[in-house]
Amino acid sequence: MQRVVVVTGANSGIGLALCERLLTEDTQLRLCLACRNMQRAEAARDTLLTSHADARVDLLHLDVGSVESVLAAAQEVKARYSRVDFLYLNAGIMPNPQVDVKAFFKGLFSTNVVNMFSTAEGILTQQDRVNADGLQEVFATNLFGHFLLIRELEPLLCEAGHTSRVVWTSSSNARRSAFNIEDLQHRNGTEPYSSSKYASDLLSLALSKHKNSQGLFSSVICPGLVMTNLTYGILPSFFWTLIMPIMWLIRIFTNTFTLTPSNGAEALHWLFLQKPESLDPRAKYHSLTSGLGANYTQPRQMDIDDDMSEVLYSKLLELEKEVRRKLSERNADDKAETVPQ
Ligand SMILES: NC(=O)C1=CN([C@@H]2O[C@H](COP(=O)(O)OP(=O)(O)OC[C@H]3O[C@@H](n4cnc5c(N)ncnc54)[C@H](OP(=O)(O)O)[C@@H]3O)[C@@H](O)[C@H]2O)C=CC1
Ligand SMILES: CC(C)=CCC[C@@H](C)[C@H]1CC[C@H]2C3=C(CC[C@]12C)[C@@]1(C)CCC(=O)C[C@@H]1CC3
Repeated sequence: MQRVVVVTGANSGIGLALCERLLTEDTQLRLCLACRNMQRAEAARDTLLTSHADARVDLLHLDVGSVESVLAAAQEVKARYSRVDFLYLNAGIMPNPQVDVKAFFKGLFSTNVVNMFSTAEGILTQQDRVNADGLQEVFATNLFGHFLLIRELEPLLCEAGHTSRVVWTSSSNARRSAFNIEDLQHRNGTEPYSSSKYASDLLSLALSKHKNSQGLFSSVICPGLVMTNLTYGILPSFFWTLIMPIMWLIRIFTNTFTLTPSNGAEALHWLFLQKPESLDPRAKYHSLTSGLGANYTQPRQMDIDDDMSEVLYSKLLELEKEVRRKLSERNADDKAETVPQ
């Protein structure tokens, strides 16, 4: 049977590499690249069609950081497909990243060095901003837009007699201490990325609890450290060129330096092949690469608790209501303005 797979942020990095791998796995796939930039989306489709000439690759305009765009994209998905088998929630941003050089060198000579290189704990901050919907941009893009997309696609994801999957691209940078349930959007902190990724871990567990009975299964992955536009944006390009040999050297000692997008997509691909009932909703599935370059997937228990995950879920439902109310008020105002007096 032809499976329908939707991938957000599919035009570059891990998302594009996943598409490539999925098309190699299943030639019958109906793959939908959900991207905010249609020019880049078309370039990605051309790349995919070069190696898979007969593949069915659709494009969908989706800016996951805009409520209006998510609602319009979901309508389009419902018009095009009768169900969605896999929804990969992969789009993500890390705006204005800053590496704390002093903390980095301190960490380099401490016992925490391995943890620092695999999670960036204590050395990475970002500067966030408020978007046009009045939401914090990182929260809106990495978490809330995806939540809204799931909510809108529930009729296609929760079909009787059929299982569907959502898969979140989380991160080893997801940390409980960066997340505050009283400040979901991370308005008052300097680690919005870490907070949004931790929130996706919590949300995935809540989705599993609430939706498994309706055939929807949610999982979380960590791609490791991958060289993509997102990582290249963290340091000046000459610095990356300079340290690249060191990165490949470090890879011999740590399996989390997956480095290439294709390696990073390992766990996303692996999940595609698993029976959903066999998966652990409390585990994060890590893409890992051995020193000799062999890829594998390993589940690791997440540092999450049920109560917090439930509270987050109900807060997101509340926020969804508020956002929808604001949007319909805005639309009503716009209509009133265009009616001739
Ligand atoms: N690289 C790494 O080491 C790690 C990455 N991750 C996660 O992996 C995911 C993929 O990132 P990666 O491949 O590394 O980086 P890329 O920057 O290459 O990919 C990010 C993708 O998300 C898209 N995107 C960003 N904002 C939006 C938006 N508002 N609406 C729709 N699409 C959007 C980008 O589109 P556009 O081209 O238009 O910007 C791009 O296609 C992210 O969620 C990231 O947090 C997690 C852990 C480690
Ligand atoms: C010598 C050398 C390798 C220096 C690089 C230091 C840092 C720039 C990296 C150390 C750990 C890295 C890391 C990420 C970005 C780059 C580092 C901070 C991520 C935060 C990228 C995005 C993620 O989601 C997780 C990564 C964890 C590790």
